Amino acid sequence: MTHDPARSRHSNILKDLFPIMREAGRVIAEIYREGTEAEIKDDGSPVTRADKAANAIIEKGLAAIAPEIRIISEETPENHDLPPADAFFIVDPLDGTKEFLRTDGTGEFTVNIALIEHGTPVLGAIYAPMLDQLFAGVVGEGAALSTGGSTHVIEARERPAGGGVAMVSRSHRDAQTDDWLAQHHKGSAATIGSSLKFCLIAQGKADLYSRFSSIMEWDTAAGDAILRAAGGHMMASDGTALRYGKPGYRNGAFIATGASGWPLT
Ligand SMILES: Nc1ncnc2c1ncn2[C@@H]1O[C@H](COP(=O)(O)O)[C@@H](OP(=O)(O)O)[C@H]1O
Ligand SMILES: [Mg+2]
Repeated sequence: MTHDPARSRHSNILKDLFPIMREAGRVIAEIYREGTEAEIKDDGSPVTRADKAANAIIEKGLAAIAPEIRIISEETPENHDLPPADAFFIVDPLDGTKEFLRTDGTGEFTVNIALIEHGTPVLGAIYAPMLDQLFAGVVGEGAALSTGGSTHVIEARERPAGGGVAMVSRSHRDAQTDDWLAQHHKGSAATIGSSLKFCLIAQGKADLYSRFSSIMEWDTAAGDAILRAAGGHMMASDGTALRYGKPGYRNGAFIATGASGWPLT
């Protein structure tokens, strides 16, 4: 691990993630341009050789920078029955596989890595290779976006008059989420695939992402860390903090918001 004394331990770990994320994204982008087929996993979701290639790069990279920290990855199912450790990396090597398989080129898929400590994401990084966007955050220290060769700080915004923008899944929209939004959200809705929904709120471009359908901890952990690092909020549907290391690493419903938090008024 890097030891820059001017940075916190979490910030040093985060910095070490960037080359791993970029290499995984480079390989994903290469396979995206070539085109590939999907296999269907036991849970019914698609997986491609890009998910697997990115997973191999990330697991090797993390083992090199922090061999003592366990890795829980979507694409390493033999680890999904392991009990949660006090600290673990949680990885989705290719989030938004359905968007990856679309041929209309939205590019709405991401590489996701977060570090969980004592049930809470403390740092996270999300890389969208086709959009040239690398988001990163350390909770309590701040969040940033690197794009076009430069890096700038990002911050979640207060909810605007009129309710602002709610983010919804492109591929997994469900009636319960739509009903909840109809009751609680007065503004507009926008659709995007993958963990980019969290990034839009963290950048102050959207205000709410609530989800009641199944979603896994590796889908939310990096976005959770970046969003909270940017001044936003993430909670279970009862208003308590969303905890990580649950059985099977499966999430319940959650509500993510910008700086205004919850309850939505
Ligand atoms: N029935 C289900 N059970 C668990 N997770 C599901 C699911 N349907 C979708 N997901 C999760 O939702 C993610 C996609 O989110 P979105 O719809 O916001 O783009 C998927 O990520 P992957 O593409 O990494 O598999 C997958 O993990
Ligand atoms: Mg995913």
